[in-house]
Amino acid sequence: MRTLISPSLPPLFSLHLPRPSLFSRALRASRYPLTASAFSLNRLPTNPHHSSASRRELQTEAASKPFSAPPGEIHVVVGPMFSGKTTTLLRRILSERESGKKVAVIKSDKDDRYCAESIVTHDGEKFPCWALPDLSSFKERFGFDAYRNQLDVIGIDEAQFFGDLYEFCREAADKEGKTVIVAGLDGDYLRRRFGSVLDLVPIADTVTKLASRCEVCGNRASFTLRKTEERETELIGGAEVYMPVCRSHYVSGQGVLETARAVLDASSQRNATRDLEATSLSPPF
Ligand SMILES: Nc1ncnc2c1ncn2[C@@H]1O[C@H](COP(=O)(O)OP(=O)(O)O)[C@@H](O)[C@H]1O
Ligand SMILES: Cc1cn([C@H]2C[C@H](O)[C@@H](COP(=O)(O)O)O2)c(=O)[nH]c1=O
Ligand SMILES: [Zn+2]
Repeated sequence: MRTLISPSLPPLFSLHLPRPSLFSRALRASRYPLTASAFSLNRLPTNPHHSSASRRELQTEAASKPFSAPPGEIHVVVGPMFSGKTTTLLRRILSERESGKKVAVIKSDKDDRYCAESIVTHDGEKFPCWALPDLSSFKERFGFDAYRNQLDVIGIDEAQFFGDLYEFCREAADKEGKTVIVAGLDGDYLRRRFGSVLDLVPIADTVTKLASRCEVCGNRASFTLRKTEERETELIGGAEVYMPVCRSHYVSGQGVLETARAVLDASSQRNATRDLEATSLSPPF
């Protein structure tokens, strides 16, 4: 296969370093785009073929180009429930704020377990946040101007509940120069990918998977077991519904729970059939 962008390989044992390709030189030049303050007429290369009028034209054109924001960052923190995702998000947000950055935290309004206006860890630590149905409404709620000019770092908790997570994070980091710190479940109670958290991996700068302690044996827990009969993917709850477990207790626990759910399903099916039969047999008065 022919590679289109890297410099061609130097001959074997050659001491010559490969010259950077035209592509990589162009890329390097565009990494730190010109801004008004960095740009001045004196820095324009003097081309003897340009008259002073055409140099002025060039200057005006370059100065009127839209500024590109500096590149942002995306950091993703995943893991099962009770693994410290919210705690980690909170620590990073506080440390960014201490270093002078302007921060804001968003969580899904679906999760109203503890407090609507704060993210709250399972240990009770709190930080004020925006509880929103989707991420696309954030800029308007925060104020377009304030978002553009005053905000450096955005924390997103319970990221699995946001359908527009990928688009929001990509735009914020690639185009708007924001640092986005995302905390969420990578997998649901059946260990299936949850929402679009995993879609962020290819566009993330760092990805951290945390672990909790297995509630049964105390070993490292990477999965979340649902203790109740419900089967829907989204089911808000805490320790009364979920527990962190290691692999072997996930497998054995899930087996038992699936059997219990099947038994419950069969019995409710039997009850429903009996009720239906009783209704159709009973006289219509
Ligand atoms: N089974 C559990 N039930 C309740 N709290 C737990 C349990 N296991 C751990 N915790 C506590 O939860 C803390 C992590 O909370 P948090 O950061 O909110 O986790 P996450 O956001 O990953 O769910 C741990 O430091 C621990 O003290
Ligand atoms: C496993 C699993 C979890 N949820 C819900 C339960 C909680 O409300 C949140 C996770 O909160 P945490 O900060 O990670 O503790 O997600 C769900 O809806 N479906 C699931 O399968
Ligand atoms: Zn275990």
